[in-house]
Amino acid sequence: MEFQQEEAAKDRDLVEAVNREAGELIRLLRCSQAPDQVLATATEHIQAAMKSLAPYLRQGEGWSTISIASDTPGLGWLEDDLTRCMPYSPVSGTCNPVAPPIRMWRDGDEVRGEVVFSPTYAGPPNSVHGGIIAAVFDELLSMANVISGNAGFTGTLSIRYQRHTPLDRPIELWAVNERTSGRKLFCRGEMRVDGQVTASAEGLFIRPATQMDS
Ligand SMILES: CCCCC/C=C\C/C=C\C/C=C\C/C=C\CCCC(=O)SCCNC(=O)CCNC(=O)[C@H](O)C(C)(C)COP(=O)(O)OP(=O)(O)OC[C@H]1O[C@@H](n2cnc3c(N)ncnc32)[C@H](O)[C@@H]1OP(=O)(O)O
Repeated sequence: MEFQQEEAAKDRDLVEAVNREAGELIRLLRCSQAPDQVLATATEHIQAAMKSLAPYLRQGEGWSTISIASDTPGLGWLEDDLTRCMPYSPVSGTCNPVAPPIRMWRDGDEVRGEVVFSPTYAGPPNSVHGGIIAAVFDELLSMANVISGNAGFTGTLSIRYQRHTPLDRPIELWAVNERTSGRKLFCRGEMRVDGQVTASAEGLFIRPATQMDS
């Protein structure tokens, strides 16, 4: 059993490592202005990597769309690493190369975290795209629900963009589930840079009716 867990952790390390490299590849493609010959060679390398991965596409219902960890070995969620809850998420998944490098952890009843956005996620000059900010709040507030023992679909998410959220600097993340009323989960969150709030969010999440019935 212990051996199996070690193997699963080793596999996960490899999967996370290749996804980090792919994220870095995306950043380089986004940020570099390479000459034609370099682009042509890079395309060949990428095609070779695609060819070696293609035979290993996961089979089975749901695998192409799943983002939530269920019984995947070694992929449970941990209080000091809430991203384990959704390893394939496009927002926080360490097994999804489009996700920015977010860390989220439990601090009592609250979620705290940190992220540095590369220019891959740029919107206004030197700033994070507003839609990306909304996506991160969606995930962050969802995690506040998860640690409170609930999970729900995003019903309404409202963002107040107070100042530009900069690229390439540590952004502090914070969220809390403030109250629950029947199936409704009310959450709040903030992004801060050097202690100053750049954006805040309020979300209303709805627990699935079936979950209430069970
Ligand atoms: C993705 C996970 C979802 C959770 C699944 C559960 C467990 C999974 C375990 C772990 C998950 C961990 C983490 C998840 C992390 C991140 C995921 C990010 C979250 C998302 O990215 S998620 C995608 C975007 N999201 C949607 O894709 C929702 C589409 N939508 C629907 O699926 C339905 O629309 C639904 C279910 C929302 C409601 O449908 P329904 O039939 O159950 O609700 P119903 O009509 O009975 O209303 C009951 C009361 O809620 C009020 N109400 C209804 N809808 C409202 C709304 N939108 N805003 C404000 N209030 C609303 C009514 O006004 C009424 O209020 P009242 O009782 O006071 O009259």
